[in-house]
Amino acid sequence: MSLLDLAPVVPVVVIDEADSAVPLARALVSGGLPVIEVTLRTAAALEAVARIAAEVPDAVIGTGTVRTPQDVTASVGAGARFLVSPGTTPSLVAAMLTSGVPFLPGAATASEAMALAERGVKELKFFPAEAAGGLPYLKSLAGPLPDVRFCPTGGIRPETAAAYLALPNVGCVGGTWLTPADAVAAGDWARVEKLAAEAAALRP
Ligand SMILES: O=C(O)C(=O)C[C@H](O)[C@H](O)COP(=O)(O)O
Repeated sequence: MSLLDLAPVVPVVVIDEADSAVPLARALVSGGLPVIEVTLRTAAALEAVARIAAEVPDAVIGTGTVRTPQDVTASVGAGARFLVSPGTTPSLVAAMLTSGVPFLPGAATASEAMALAERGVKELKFFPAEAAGGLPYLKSLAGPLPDVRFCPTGGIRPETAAAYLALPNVGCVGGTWLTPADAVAAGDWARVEKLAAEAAALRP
């Protein structure tokens, strides 16, 4: 099964404290969202991925903000089972293709999507979704690029997620709203689980 079809929403999480990683992942999985993207934006990110990989077997843990071949190697070494990038460079996609794990390279235009499709990569992150044109933009791509599917991410909210999920070229959506910074800082895992459960219900 494709990465895009495992869950309707992929939580994009920023982890400052590695000690938060396991309870946070457990809350998301309990809420019904097993696919979790930890962004490589913090010093604790790789340690967080390693702990989740070791201690939360029901989570499908991956990394986001993957920008270089080094990020690919470090992610897989830490236990990432998928990779997500905000955009695509030739060296990055080459590293992703040899990584051995599924990946969603970022694309925001028809040309970027076509360049990736030419290399056989047809499941992409559409980033930054809202700023790049949102729903009408993705709808416009579905006609000429019917074989390319997206995980739109960037500016998606609980109120707008369902409309994205209804598009034929959208498999899932990504977003940070499942793990509000104040809830994570306070260790309010019940709130995270509730937000995850609401998001999981978007696709019965
Ligand atoms: O970190 C990454 O890998 C990114 O490319 C950016 C994130 O996908 C967006 O920052 C999502 O954030 P929201 O718009 O708050 O949902």
